[in-house]
Amino acid sequence: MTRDATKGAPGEDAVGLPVIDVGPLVSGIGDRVLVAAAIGRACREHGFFYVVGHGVDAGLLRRLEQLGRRFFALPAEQKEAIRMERGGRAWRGYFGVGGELTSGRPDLKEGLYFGAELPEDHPRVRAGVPLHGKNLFPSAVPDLRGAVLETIAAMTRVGHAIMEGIALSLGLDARYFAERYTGEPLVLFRLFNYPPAPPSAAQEPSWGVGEHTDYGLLTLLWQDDAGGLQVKSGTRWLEAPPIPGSFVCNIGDMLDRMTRGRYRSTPHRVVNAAGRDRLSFPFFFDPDWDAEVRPIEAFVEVLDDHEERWDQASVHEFRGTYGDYLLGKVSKVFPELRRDVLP
Ligand SMILES: O=C(O)CCC(=O)C(=O)O
Ligand SMILES: [Fe+2]
Repeated sequence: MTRDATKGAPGEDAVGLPVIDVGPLVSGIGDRVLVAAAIGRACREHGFFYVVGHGVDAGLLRRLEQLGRRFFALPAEQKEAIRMERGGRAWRGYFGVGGELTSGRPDLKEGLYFGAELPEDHPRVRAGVPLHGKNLFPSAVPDLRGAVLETIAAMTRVGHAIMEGIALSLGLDARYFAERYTGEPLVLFRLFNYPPAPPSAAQEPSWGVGEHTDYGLLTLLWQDDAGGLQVKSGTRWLEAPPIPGSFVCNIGDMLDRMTRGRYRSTPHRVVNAAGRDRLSFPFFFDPDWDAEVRPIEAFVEVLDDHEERWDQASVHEFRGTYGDYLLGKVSKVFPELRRDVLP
């Protein structure tokens, strides 16, 4: 069922993040209770694990990698033709290196943002709900559209399946999250390209992404073979090296909130020390925009860690919908978009 990805950060003991075969959750064949127990253990111990047996076609991911590389290799003006400012409230499109400030400082990465492809006459688009709308696709790489939309659909299925495992691992009905929060999940998908980090004279490396936690329920991340993702487990930073055919899965702030701190959203960061570009594709599986995310009834005591958190913010104190929570975060990481995105 599980094996260890044994590789600690340099100079540390080899400490493994578990590798979990989620096949039984995805296909319905096999023992999903055992898988759920492995997921539960991983969530309690690390908040991070690798996922295999996810059923997302390897050929599709290879194609997406090639198309992604082709996009990022385009001349700047062709990438800028679909820059994020053009995506308006839908919050889609391209931003260049330094355009996103994940932990208050510019990240050493460029990215292309996607989400569910919604037509102009969709009620939420007509109502001007932020983060809902059409994607911006590059005309110079026409096949990217199909590959991205196919990947979003496939990863959405995996997201639902893992959330069933998480529900079972918490002693809840498998449909607990689907019935309350993810009937219509908010899904966001990004292609990132990290240029090589310059050798740093100072002690602080040039972060591809600074330390942060993710905002929603689950993140599934495809990464190429460059490495550089680091995960905080307790007080230690562990490497999460690439494992071919896997996604890295981590839990976000909303699951932390629902479990009152039992499943922590684990801080992570990226430094690309490979000396060449690093490509990664994170997929965010989040609650419906209008959902008010509440603690699970069975958990009474709050295990609050906000004083140790990277942003000193408490995920437990927030009041409002997931959309409100997300907008608060987005406006910090893309300050120049605030005017377009905030209602
Ligand atoms: O690119 C990566 O490996 C991680 C990206 C990430 O943490 C994020 O986008 O939230
Ligand atoms: Fe992240």
